Amino acid sequence: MKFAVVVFPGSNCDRDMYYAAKDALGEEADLVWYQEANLDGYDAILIPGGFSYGDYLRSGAIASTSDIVKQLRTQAEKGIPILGVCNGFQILLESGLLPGAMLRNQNLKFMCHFENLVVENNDTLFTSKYQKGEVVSIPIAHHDGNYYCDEETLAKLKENNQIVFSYQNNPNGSVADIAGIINEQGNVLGMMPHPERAVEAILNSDDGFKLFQSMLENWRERYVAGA
Ligand SMILES: NC(=O)CC[C@H](N)C(=O)O
Repeated sequence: MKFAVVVFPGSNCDRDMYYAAKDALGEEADLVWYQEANLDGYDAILIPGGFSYGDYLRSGAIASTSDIVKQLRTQAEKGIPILGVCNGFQILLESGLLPGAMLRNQNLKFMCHFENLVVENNDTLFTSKYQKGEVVSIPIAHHDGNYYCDEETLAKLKENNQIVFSYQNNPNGSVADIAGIINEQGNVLGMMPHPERAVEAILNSDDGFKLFQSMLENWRERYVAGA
């Protein structure tokens, strides 16, 4: 399986994401600079965390105007899995690839610590290795992680089972304790917590590893004969 890790100016979790795919999972991965990237031929696209364009205007807003977003749209329509973590999630929201927006954390502080998440939906290509209702420990690191959407959107998210992860103890004020959502098609996941920082026990938790394993297993089932 071949992963693209899209790097923007100000990305700072790109190496962690690369490590998760390449070293922890043992699959192929490329770091691709947003201006030069050709996303054709990749089996999955990872948009890492960080501070693209210094979080100016709004987190993810400037990155969402770059040309690569057109490619993300095309790949998303083709059904290619796209995972956006933290700033990657913010970019997906600002691009309209996922519904809603991020507000500043309710306590107005940057927070960096482990949180317990509840796996609300394990019937996705990103979460099939988890149990429904499983509680996992994954770190957060953000100041704009307070997920907001209007009531109509929230009702739709609930109805379609698009809330994939929620916080057990909501740290940032997110509507409905939302930590991660998926698109209707089921191939674009955005989440604020960082699974790529929890792929080995030495990192205090390997609870994020199953997310990458789920992606691999799903890809094998679909594309590798006899898998
Ligand atoms: N770790 C990150 O991706 C940081 C996300 C974002 N720039 C924020 O602080 O809200």
